[in-house]
Amino acid sequence: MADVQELDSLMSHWPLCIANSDDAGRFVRAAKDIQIGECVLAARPAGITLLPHTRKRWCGNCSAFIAGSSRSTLPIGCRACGMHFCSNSCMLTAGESVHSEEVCDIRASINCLSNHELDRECKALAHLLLDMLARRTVEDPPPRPFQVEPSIQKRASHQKSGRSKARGKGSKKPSRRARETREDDPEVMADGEDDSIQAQKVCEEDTIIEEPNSCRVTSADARYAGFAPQDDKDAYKVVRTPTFRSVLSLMTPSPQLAEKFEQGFRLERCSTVARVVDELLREFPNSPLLDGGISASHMADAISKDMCNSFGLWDFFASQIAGYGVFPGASMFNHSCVPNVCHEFYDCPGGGLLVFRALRLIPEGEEIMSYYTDLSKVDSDRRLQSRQWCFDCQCTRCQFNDVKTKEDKQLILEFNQRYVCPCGSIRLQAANDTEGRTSNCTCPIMNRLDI
Ligand SMILES: C[S@@+](CC[C@H](N)C(=O)[O-])C[C@H]1O[C@@H](n2cnc3c(N)ncnc32)[C@H](O)[C@@H]1O
Repeated sequence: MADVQELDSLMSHWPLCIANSDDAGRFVRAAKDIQIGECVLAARPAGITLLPHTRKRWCGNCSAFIAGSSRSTLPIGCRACGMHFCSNSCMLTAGESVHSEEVCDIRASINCLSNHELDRECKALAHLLLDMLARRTVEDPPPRPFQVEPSIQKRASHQKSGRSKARGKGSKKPSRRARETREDDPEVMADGEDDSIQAQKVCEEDTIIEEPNSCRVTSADARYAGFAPQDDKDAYKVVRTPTFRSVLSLMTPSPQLAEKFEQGFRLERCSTVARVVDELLREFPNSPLLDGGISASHMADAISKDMCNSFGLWDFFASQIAGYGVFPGASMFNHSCVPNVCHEFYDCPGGGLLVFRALRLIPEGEEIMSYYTDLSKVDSDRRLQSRQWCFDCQCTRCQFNDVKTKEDKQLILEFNQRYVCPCGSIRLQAANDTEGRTSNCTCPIMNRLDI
C-alpha cells in the first residue's frame, strides 16, 4: 500500500480518518458524527490545468471565472503562453510560481508543439505537470527518502525577501515576459517601468505575500468557501498545502487494470509527456522546478496520478469542462452514485479550493463517499464514465438500476430533483427540510450572481 502518512496529514484537522479495503483500496471514514451541511474537507490543488478554450476565461492563479470574479480588476493576458489573470495581484503571485519566467517559456513551447509531437490531451497533461512542479513548496513534515528540502528551503527564504532571484538564473533562452501585456490596458507594462518595481509596488498595495509559492488560504477565503465562521481568524490553518510527495502517494492503476478498462493508452502517454517536459526543463539547469533531483520518472509517476485522481472543473457558463486538477486530500474519497458528500470548487489564490460537505447526517465510522460520474445520467452512462477511473461501480443505485422499470426512472427523477442543482452540480438538502425535497444550492456561481 502506498504511503498514507502524507495524505493523512492533509486531513489532520478534519473529522476524517483513512482506512483500507480489499476491493476499493484506501478509503475515508467519518471520525465522528458529521452533521448535514457540515464541511468535511477543504482541499487545495497540487496542480491544475486549464484547457485552451478556458485560459482566457479563468484566472491562471486563483482559478476564478474572470468575468464573475469579485477579485477581478482588469483581465491580464500573457501573449507568450496564453495564461490569463483576473488582477495584478494574481499575476504577480503567479509570477513566483505557476507563471515564472521558465514556466511561461515552457508553457509557450508546449503550446507551439505540433499535434504530432504532443496531442491536445498530452498538452493538457504537460501543463498539469508544470503546474505541479511550480507549486511545489517546502515539504512538511520533513521528508524521508525523497530529497527535496535544502534547496527548496533556500528558495523559500529568497522569496520571503520579496523576489525570487533563483528563478530564471541560468536560463539559456531570452525571456518572453517582456511580451506580456495587459490586454485591455496596453500602457501598463509598456511605460518603461521595470517589471520588478511594478511587482513590489503592487505587493505593497494589494497583499502581503508571505510564501509566494504556497499562498495561504486566508480567513476571508475560508469564510467565502463557507467552512469558517465570521470570527475565525485561524481558519486557513485547517487547509494544508499538498506536497509533491503526497501526489506521488496517490493511486495509479496497474497496467493490467488499465488494459482491462481500455485505459492503457492513458498510462502510456504519461512517459511521453514527462520526457517532453523534462527535455524542455533541462534547458534551465538551475531551475528550482528541478530542485531535489526531480527526474523524468518522478514526473511520469506524478502525472500518472491524473488518471484516477483528478477532479474536473466545470464552466457553468460554457456548460463544459474548463480544466481539471489534482487535489491529493480529496483523492482519498471513493465513489458512490448515492454519495453522502458533495463538492464545490471555490476560487482563491493558490489555485482554488475544493470543499466537501455532508449531504446528510454521516454517523461516525461510515465511509465518506463522493461521486466521480455525472449522477444525473442513467446507469449505463455512469458505468461507461466510471471506466475512466478503472472500476465498475457496485453501489446500491447501480445494482438497482440494472433492472430497468418505470419505478427506477422515477427514482432517478426524484434523486435529481432532490440533489441536482439547476447549475448542474449536486446541491445540499436544506438543514430544516424534513421532506427532503427542497434544497439550497450553495455553489459559488449561483450565489455570486444572485440567480
Ligand atoms: C480517487 S481514488 C480513491 C482512493 C483510492 N481507493 C486509493 O486507494 O487511493 C479513485 C480510485 O479508487 C477506486 N475506487 C473508487 N471508488 C470505488 C468504488 N466505488 N468501487 C471500486 N473502486 C473504487 C478506483 O480504483 C479509483 O480509480
